[in-house]
Amino acid sequence: MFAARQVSQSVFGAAQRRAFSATSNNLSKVAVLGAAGGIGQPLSLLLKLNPRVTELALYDIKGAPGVAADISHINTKSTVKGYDPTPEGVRECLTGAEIVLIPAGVPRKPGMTRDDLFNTNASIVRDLAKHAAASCPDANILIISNPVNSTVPITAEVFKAAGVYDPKRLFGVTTLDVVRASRFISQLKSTDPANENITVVGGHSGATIVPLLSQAGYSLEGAEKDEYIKRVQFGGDEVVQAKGGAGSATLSMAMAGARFAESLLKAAQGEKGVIEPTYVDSPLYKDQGVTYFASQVELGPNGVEKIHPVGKVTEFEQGLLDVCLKDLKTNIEKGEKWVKENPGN
Ligand SMILES: NC(=O)c1ccc[n+]([C@@H]2O[C@H](COP(=O)([O-])OP(=O)(O)OC[C@H]3O[C@@H](n4cnc5c(N)ncnc54)[C@H](O)[C@@H]3O)[C@@H](O)[C@H]2O)c1
Ligand SMILES: O=C(O)C[C@H](O)C(=O)O
Repeated sequence: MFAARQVSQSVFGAAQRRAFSATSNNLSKVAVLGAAGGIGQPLSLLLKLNPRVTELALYDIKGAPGVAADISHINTKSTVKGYDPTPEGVRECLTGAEIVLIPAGVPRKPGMTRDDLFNTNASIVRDLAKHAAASCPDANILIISNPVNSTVPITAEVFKAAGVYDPKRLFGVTTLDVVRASRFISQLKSTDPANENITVVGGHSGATIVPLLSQAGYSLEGAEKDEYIKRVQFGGDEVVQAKGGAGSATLSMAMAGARFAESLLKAAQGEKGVIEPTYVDSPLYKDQGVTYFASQVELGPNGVEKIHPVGKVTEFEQGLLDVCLKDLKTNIEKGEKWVKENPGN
């Protein structure tokens, strides 16, 4: 059998473990809301293997105590607890959390867009955001539930209404787009994907996902370029189709979510120069009415440290960005309008 120490040693390298032991006094409670789902379970597993996490708190409307009991047998130091689906349960789960990951909600089926999930997921995210605003207003909130372009503004409005909004602490998780863009170029160029880090900006759906290949020194042409862009923008659909109605990306998303949480923990524990692309309250295109935008973001002890500008792009990439901004504005306004009209209880 593969011992947990071996797993954590292979997932987390020697340098990382050394860095961690230098900061091992840090206590980091990480909460997962939607922990019994397709993403929630492998994400919780990866967080249990992360030596930076000291307490793992799992919540779901069903099954969280079972997932917690299972994961808690893994021989890493962190404690794990699954909470009952009650107001007290979610409150206890969130109290003291430094990071809250939210993959709660329904996934797509073939033929659906992420926006088709809005009617169901908007209220799930709104209600969980209310709990977070009340129980852990200073936590970093990581939104995975789709449509991310709209669920992040919904969360922001809930925190604003509660008087606890800190734009530095709210993140739409777009890491999977970067993971895909990097993997797909490595397949075309026969390079090691571990050495690829393609910047992806914009948002997290179709045309709002804009990979900036030129910034990595790549220039694709013709059909190869079109196919690459389409694959990055519609990589999620590839998985939805392949799963044939059984959901969307879960395992790759768990890896991406765990990577983003790890980056935040590293930054919180004093590591400098930690940069991840993420969808945040951003000044970059506010003059065009686009108030949230994903670009490279430097993370620090207080969440967002510095939002990097998009940088130099080709004329072709600028064309993609123009389409992205138009769609994003619509997605953001939809979320903000809905939550104003549906403030919940
Ligand atoms: N950001 C991204 O890159 C990305 C990638 C993949 C999937 N997603 C999105 O993540 C979401 C979850 O996907 P999944 O495959 O894990 O779905 P899933 O149906 O397998 O799991 C969702 C879980 O959320 C739980 N849940 C529902 N309502 C809840 C509530 N009010 N409180 C707590 N838990 C609740 C369900 O019980 C379930 O266990 C979907 O919206 C999907 O579109 C986002
Ligand atoms: O495609 C989806 O619906 C899930 C997710 O957003 C993804 O990019 O895989």
